[in-house]
Amino acid sequence: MSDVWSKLRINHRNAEAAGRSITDLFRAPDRFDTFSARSDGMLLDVSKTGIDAAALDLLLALAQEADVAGMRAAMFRGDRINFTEDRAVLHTALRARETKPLVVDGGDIRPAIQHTLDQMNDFAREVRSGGLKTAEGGRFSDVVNIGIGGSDLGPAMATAALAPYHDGPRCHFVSNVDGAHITDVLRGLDPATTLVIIASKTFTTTETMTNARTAIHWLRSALGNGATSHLAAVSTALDRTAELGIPGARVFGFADWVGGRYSLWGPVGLPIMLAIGPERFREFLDGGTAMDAHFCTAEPRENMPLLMGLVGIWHRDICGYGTRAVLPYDQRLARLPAYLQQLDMESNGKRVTRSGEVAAHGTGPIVWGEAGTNGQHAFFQLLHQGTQVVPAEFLIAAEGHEPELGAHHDLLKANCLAQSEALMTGRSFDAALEIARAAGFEGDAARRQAQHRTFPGNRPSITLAYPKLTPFALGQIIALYEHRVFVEGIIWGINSFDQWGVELGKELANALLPLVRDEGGEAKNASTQGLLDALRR
Ligand SMILES: O=P(O)(O)OC[C@H]1O[C@H](O)[C@H](O)[C@@H](O)[C@@H]1O
Repeated sequence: MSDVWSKLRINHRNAEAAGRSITDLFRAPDRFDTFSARSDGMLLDVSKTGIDAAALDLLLALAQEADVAGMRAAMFRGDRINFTEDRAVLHTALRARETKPLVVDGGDIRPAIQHTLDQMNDFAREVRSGGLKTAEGGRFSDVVNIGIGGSDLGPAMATAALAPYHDGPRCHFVSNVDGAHITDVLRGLDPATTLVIIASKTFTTTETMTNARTAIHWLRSALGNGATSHLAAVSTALDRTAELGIPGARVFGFADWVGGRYSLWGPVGLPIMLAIGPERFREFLDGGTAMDAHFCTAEPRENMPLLMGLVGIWHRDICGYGTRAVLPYDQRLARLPAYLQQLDMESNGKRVTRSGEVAAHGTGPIVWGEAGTNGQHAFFQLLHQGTQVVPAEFLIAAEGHEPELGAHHDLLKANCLAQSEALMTGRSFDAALEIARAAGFEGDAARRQAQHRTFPGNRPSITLAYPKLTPFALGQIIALYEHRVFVEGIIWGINSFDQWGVELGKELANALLPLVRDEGGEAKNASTQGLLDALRR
């Protein structure tokens, strides 16, 4: 642990010992200006945290010590920073307009990216215009995307987020191997007008292959050989897509330098493009690119992904908070917490550092959340008065898409601002006592009531404010979170781009399948055996 880490700990300890609260930090008249950053109409406010000027200097020094800037350059130029898989990390190239050659393995990757994007654009235009016919010569009304993890969460979240821009076929998503999922999605859909996209980076994922076979059977039962014209695939494993009988012209490829959870910018984003059209999809990519440019060029103190990452480090390692809540005050971002759970926890839920040692500090926190205002009526009680502090991350648009509804968006904004303020300022015992007395309680009864009505406050939050949830803004938001995860991963010294931790469970599931099917064998422990017995049909 470097000197900077110890200085940060001392800073935090001293502030605690002095009883200094977040509210106290607002005595500095420039608190908000110094602790907020802007990029292309978007504002990130980190002023409602316990980070003071000295702590910010130290956190910036930490970023420098970890060479965040150097690693950032290495990522963008295609170095193999995913060192356990010996791969470059270039999802940023999928969204770039740049044409200057970007060389990976001796070849410029730009032409292939453009080719695939053109192929997607053509396909989407044809499907949306009705030029691409169904087996019966009609128009596709619905699209079912079959994928899981990175091949599901990104496109599902983004498609829902951009509902006001939908002017293409309806998009549905099937991910779970639980047959209930595909059954419930296909029920009500007509195979004669449904396009099925099978999305899997590896094309080996059990859930997706199982659901794909079920969907193909559903199409074939209705359309016979015509089913083929209702299928498309997205993958890096083009040979495997052929095995499943998907025509080559309907296969959209990408390369292994795109991580699954970073893949919605390319062909995995096809459902988004089908829903909103190629032009809007380009705006989405441009939002991501704008955030890339900001990340690469903005001064450290003005750099949103950097600041957000440093806030994350502060909360996780210096304050010791184990989780963070993502609270989009934007119903259409209701799937953002689930999407970020993969982006963040699969990227930074690691315990071994680049040097092969077990990390001496905390790494990725637990990410969870729910759209506001719904969360307020569920778990906000714990955020305000529970025994653990949960840093909160609010997202809010200046403008909704439904101005004709009057009060709704103003209420949404007022609630969002009220929550971050309530978390920070709390309510003192004396104020609570007054309220209890006004409610008719006296003496000890009033004091007892006041205990329960006191809010400790001093609970940190950050707020991301954007003009409106447009395709461009969504692109900015996602890229911001991607780079935040990157910044944290670099400072923690871990590899944010592999996911070995998901392997063991998959292996054991394969080993347990014969036991579940009663084909012989014995469980490795009495608990699993007991459960197998109980689950025997
Ligand atoms: O796209 P696929 O190859 O089917 O992978 C789908 C998902 O499966 C794995 O379990 C990985 O942990 C995820 O990172 C990935 O997104």
